[in-house]
Amino acid sequence: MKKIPVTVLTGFLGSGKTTLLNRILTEQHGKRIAVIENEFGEIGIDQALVINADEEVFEMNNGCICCTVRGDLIRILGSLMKRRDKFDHVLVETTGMADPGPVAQTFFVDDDMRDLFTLDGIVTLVDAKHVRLHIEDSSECREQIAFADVLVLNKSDLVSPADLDALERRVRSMNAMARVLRATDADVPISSVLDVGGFDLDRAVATKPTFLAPEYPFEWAGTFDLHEGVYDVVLREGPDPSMDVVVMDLEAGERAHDKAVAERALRAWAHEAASLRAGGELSLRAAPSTLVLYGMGAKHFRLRVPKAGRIGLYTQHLPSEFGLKLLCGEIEVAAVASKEFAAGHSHDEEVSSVGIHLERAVDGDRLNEWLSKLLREKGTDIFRMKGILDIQGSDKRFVFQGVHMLFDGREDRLWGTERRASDLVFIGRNLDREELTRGFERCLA
Ligand SMILES: Nc1nc2c(ncn2[C@@H]2O[C@H](COP(=O)(O)OP(=O)(O)OP(=O)(O)O)[C@@H](O)[C@H]2O)c(=O)[nH]1
Repeated sequence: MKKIPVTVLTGFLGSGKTTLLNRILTEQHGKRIAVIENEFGEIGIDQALVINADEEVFEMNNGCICCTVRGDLIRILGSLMKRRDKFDHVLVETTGMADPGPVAQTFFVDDDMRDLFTLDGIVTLVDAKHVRLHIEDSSECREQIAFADVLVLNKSDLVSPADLDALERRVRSMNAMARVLRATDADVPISSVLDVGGFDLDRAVATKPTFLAPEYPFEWAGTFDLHEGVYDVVLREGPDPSMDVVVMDLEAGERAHDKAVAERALRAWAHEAASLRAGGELSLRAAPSTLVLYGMGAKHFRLRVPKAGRIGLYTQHLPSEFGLKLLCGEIEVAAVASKEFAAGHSHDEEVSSVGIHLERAVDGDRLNEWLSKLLREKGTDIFRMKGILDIQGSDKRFVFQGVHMLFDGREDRLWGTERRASDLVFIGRNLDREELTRGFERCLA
């Protein structure tokens, strides 16, 4: 069967990915496109901003954007394959905060994915006006540019031609191979971004030698040979007050850290975690358990092994950080094999999101005043704002968008039977949730 081409759309927060996506979805190009959205922010707003595409948009889990992205993506692509006859191209819009590496990696590292899909290209939107604010201090922003097959210098209406030329020289120095296009409102020919003819893996590996080193959401995998019976998993609060683990059955001869087995664990990790308090029973299942470790002292969890055999234990952090032990009665059971997986990336801990959901209408004037003041004072730290608002006195949804100091809003479709509410998401540095919530609440009508 012919492999399905996948286009990955990346670009820093607010660079114009959704604008391009909407253009692609509304233009007549004869392709049926399945869209996967990976958004950063606590309230899913992006999906609501994608037009005419209710049925085709799949949303990935929120949360950690780099560690879990591959597992989530495999899960969604797997379910898409059940509707194989409904589409002929897949578009993945990554969050503006994401390094596109792990997304691209999915189509090379995982055997099933490699057989079914082919990465057609990485298209990176560059916000010509704001990119200079991020290029130095965001490695994600630089990697998005470095891995691109097509670079779209968007928002060219907001900068002078000389600035645009300088930007083009800058991005070319970071990526000499990509095709560079200039655009306003992402108005590039669709043929220049879809079916571009193949992501260049050799170049990606040359740019980043660890490109194909799989990233996992767990830092450690241990293999244990166990008898039938009940074991005791003991650990205490480490650097985090909880830790996710997956315990899986293995076949004889398999080791938890073998690539094919670790990929199985990665898929298990993409399922919803069940929270488990001390004293609870850990089961062998293809989903993570969140061990709750708040408070002083060691916490015990039971592990029931129904049949003698081999198991794999995967831990989100290193067991040594949590004093983790597996006990059979009083005796500690040693792993027959184990491996640490170093995270190939670091997290930009400083950037976070605050989502506010109010089931009330807001006063347009008061909102405008508050946001203007907020941006005057905090505009460099607030990278992105998005909202869908219920404005008093209007029957239509009001869509609000902000990128740094620039913001605009417009009326959207009628609310109709949809439940009216006001949702606002901020993404940025040093965000004060309480203050933002109080400010928003003061705008209620
Ligand atoms: N002036 C100007 N505004 C643009 C252009 N392209 C997009 N915008 C606006 O910039 C804002 C952000 O655009 P989006 O397409 O939502 O950006 P995005 O990359 O999807 O944003 P995130 O998903 O939050 O990272 C919106 O208000 C757009 O209307 C452009 O070329 N010129």
